[in-house]
Amino acid sequence: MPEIVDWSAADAATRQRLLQRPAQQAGPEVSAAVAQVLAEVRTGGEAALRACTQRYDGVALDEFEVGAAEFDAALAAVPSSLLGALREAADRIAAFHRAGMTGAYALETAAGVTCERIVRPIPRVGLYVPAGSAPLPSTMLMLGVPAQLAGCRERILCTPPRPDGSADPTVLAAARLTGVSRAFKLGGAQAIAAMGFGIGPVPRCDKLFGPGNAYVTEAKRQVQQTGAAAIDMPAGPSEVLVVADDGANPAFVAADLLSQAEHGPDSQVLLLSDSAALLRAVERELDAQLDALPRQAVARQALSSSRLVLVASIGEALEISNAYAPEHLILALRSPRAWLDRVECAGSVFLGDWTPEALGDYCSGSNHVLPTGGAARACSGLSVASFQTFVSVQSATPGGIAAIGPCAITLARAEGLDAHANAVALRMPGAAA
Ligand SMILES: NC(=O)c1ccc[n+]([C@@H]2O[C@H](COP(=O)([O-])OP(=O)(O)OC[C@H]3O[C@@H](n4cnc5c(N)ncnc54)[C@H](O)[C@@H]3O)[C@@H](O)[C@H]2O)c1
Ligand SMILES: N[C@H](CO)Cc1c[nH]c[nH+]1
Ligand SMILES: [Zn+2]
Repeated sequence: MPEIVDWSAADAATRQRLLQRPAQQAGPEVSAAVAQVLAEVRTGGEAALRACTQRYDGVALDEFEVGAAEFDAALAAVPSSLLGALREAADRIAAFHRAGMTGAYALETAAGVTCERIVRPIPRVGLYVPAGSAPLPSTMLMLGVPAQLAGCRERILCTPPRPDGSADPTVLAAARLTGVSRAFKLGGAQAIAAMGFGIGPVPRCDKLFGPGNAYVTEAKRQVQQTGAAAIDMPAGPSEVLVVADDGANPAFVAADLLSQAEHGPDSQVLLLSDSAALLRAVERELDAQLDALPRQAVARQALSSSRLVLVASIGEALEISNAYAPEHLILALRSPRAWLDRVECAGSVFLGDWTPEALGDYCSGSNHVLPTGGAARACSGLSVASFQTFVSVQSATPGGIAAIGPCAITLARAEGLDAHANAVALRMPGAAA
């Protein structure tokens, strides 16, 4: 159980330690293990994918691709109430993401000179849906819906196989719902390598998307470094930071902390409050609620590296939160919207007592694939734009180049780039080359 720590009594080193993420501390061993998997798969091809799947997932697979029969069986196996919930969530996710689609625009920047932005879908995208400790069909929706709205031509799915060699049926149902092109039963770093480099039956993808454990996240980083594929963001083990005041409901706060703790032993949950009484009440609630959780062993492990912190004020809590840059930020405050302006860095914000993070995880409409590990300082969660490129287009008439050519020629000469100046001057009768 996390201890209550008084921020004002902590020295600088302790404060730094309080905000460290367990997943980051595991870095060097994970990096080395991932580098080994990527090298093995790049040289060994499909046979190496087989060996890694046997080693890390304990499954001997001949065929990685999910065939039509497995898709059909999956759809038949998923209860209609669950299919209905997937559809309902997908519709709301689509509505929110469609509203945020940024369009093309054009502007005449000088008489006879037009600049435009056109939008293009990324042709082939690789979508990773985690299934190590629990399959996450909701993640399939969070990836598949915006990829479909963006119009990506090929949408490739990788998800770890189950012990019997099949893929999770609900993940496949969500894949069907979002029009995934091809699906492969591959997990971990080997899946990322397969999509990034194009290994065996898996086509090489232009950009890789999706959350995952520390191995998946590190594999995405390493594949990106080779230049083989772009990635969405570091979306590793889940994090939630709750800022709660004295009026917050301790049972609600504890439930929110546990909902992220149950994701994995390396999840991180933080609670900041200016009320010692609230912190003590949440501690008691955590104890009471944990016993009823099927995944309590995982949650207990996550809680062991988590923190309950007493702060001097809610303002101080928000400063700490901005420094930490959480994936999820819950403001369990009496006037949560009034504090929103103070939020600088967070993947997704949940306002007030009636907005648990679990709603955003599944079906409020926002995306749950969000930056972790402090990446929210500079990265955003997934949107349709993540699956698109924005191409600038310009056109000038003879009058247009006559109007702005002198500016280009002056700047080109200042840079000592005479060929640039010539390319403009040649088109401008009367201008000295
Ligand atoms: N940030 C986000 O947006 C977001 C969203 C959803 C889930 N998540 C996180 O995704 C993670 C999912 O993790 P998971 O483990 O359940 O599923 P996963 O699919 O990410 O990882 C499972 C794979 O990890 C590989 N693996 C396991 N142990 C290994 C080892 N010792 N060496 C090499 N490879 C190994 C295996 O190949 C396995 O297939 C959780 O941490 C969850 O919090 C994050
Ligand atoms: N909380 C996770 C994002 O960090 C997303 C998720 C999927 N299923 C349940 N939760
Ligand atoms: Zn969750």
